[in-house]
Formats: sequence, structure tokens, C-alpha cells
Amino acid sequence: MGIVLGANQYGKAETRLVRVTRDGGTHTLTDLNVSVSLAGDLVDAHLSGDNGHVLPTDTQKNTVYAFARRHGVTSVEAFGLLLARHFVASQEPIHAVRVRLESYSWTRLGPHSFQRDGAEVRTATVTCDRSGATVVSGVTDLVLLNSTGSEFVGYRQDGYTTLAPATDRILATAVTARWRHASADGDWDASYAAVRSALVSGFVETYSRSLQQTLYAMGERVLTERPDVVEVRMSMPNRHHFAVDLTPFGLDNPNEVFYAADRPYGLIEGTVLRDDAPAAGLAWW
Ligand SMILES: O=c1[nH]c(=O)c2[nH]c(=O)[nH]c2[nH]1
Repeated sequence: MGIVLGANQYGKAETRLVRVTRDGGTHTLTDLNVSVSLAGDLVDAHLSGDNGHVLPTDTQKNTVYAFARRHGVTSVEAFGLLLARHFVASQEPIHAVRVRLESYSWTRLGPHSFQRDGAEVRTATVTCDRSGATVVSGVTDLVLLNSTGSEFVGYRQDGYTTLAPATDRILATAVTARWRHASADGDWDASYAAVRSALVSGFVETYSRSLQQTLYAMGERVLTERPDVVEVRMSMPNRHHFAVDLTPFGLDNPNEVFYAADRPYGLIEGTVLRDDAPAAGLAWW
């Protein structure tokens, strides 16, 4: 009985690319997940460990970012063709390439503010005992992004700090917010729409020195605009977007090509409430 190598391919999966195109003050956003697979003369790699025909998956990832800068991203189809043809044309041992692309769509909220489509969920928790009922409304996975208007500088440093100050960064988060109503009577749909809109405009309209400051501004805006709400609790992951260093490929990167990291992430949580808010009772149970 002989043993042979069957079909195989390899590549870098799920390269998370965010491309910001700056047309004056108005930005456009492309948000992609790109997976490259190469197949070809790779028997030696598997049987003897000879990597002579193996273009590193790390290189494939770099190519995705460099091509985004060099050629831009018009459509997933065009960008996929560009990449696939490049690997076939430039890598003699590679005979076939598959590029899978996912594009996440965002709705424009302003010149440089966006909301990710399709993720958000409206929530409610109602409690009741013999003394009455409480209502907490909420939203989860309200994904928001500002492509400028955010910095993070002046932070405390110790011997383990390597973070470089950022004077112009992407600020992105998936908002989970819950807000406690003053009473169990209300026009719930109108209230939800107004609170959601206050959270969004708080995010969009705040020049951000930190996500903490933005969180407070969002909660403050809800309480300023909605007398029916007495307390807002928020949990906001800092969805880090790192500008990719393209200098090894002879390219600059004026804050246009970003690696969208999924973990770890900063998690910023806080409560904003009226100083005369009535006791919460069972509300947060
Ligand atoms: O808005 C931020 N708040 C932080 O506390 C923090 N920490 C960090 O590394 N980046 C950021 N950004």
C-alpha cells in the first residue's frame, strides 16, 4: 500500500482590510475580509519540508494591503482578480489561486462617520414586583466608525508601554447600551428611536480624545435629550484599526490602509446617570 499526497492548497485566510479613501473632507470606506489560497507544485513542501516553492502566507497578507494602497479597491470582484492574477503570474510553482472576499457594507452618517449595516439588535428587560414595574431598553451591536476626529495621547506610561501616541486614528466600536426609564409608561418606539439617535449623534459629533470620553458624551446626550431616561449603561469595545506599515514595499500610507484587528480589544464600560436618579430597584436584575 502506498501513501500519496492528495489535493492541497494553502494561503492567508481572513485578512481584514479597511481602506479609507479621502476625497477632501469626505471619506469613503471599504471593509473587506480577504482569503487567499494557492495551489501548485507543493509536493516537496509536504513530503520533505522543502519550502522553496512556498510563498509565505505572511507575504500574501502583505500583498493584499500593498495592492489596496497601490491600486485601490473598486469592487471585490476587481480586487480579487487583481490579486489572483498577480500570484499566478509572479509565482512559477503556483498553478491556481482562489481569492474569497467578503465586503461589509456601511451606511454613511456624516462626512467621516459610518454605521455598519445589519448588525444591531434592540433589547428590553422588564421587571415587576408588588411595588411596580421597571423598564430597561437597549441596543447591542450598533457598530459605528469615525475615520478621523479621534486621537489618543497623553496617557500614562510605564516600562511596558509601547503604544505610540495617535493624533488621527480610526475610532470604531460596537455599542451595547441599556437605559433605564423613569417610569413604566411610555411611547416605547419613539423613545427607542430618539435614544438611539442621541447615542449615534453623540458618537458622530464628539471629537474624541478617548473612547472613554466618547462614551460619556453619548450617555450625556441621551440624558440631556430624554427626560424619560434616568441612567445609561454602556459597554463599548475599542475595535482597533492599525495603519499598515507599507514602507517595505516602497509605499506610503497616509492613514488609508488599515488592519482591522478583532482581538484583543480595549473594552470601555461605564454608566452615566442623573444625580437624582430614583433607586434602580429590580431594573438591572
Ligand atoms: O480610547 C482609548 N482608550 C484607552 O484606554 C486606550 N488604551 C489603548 O491602548 N488605546 C486606547 N484608546
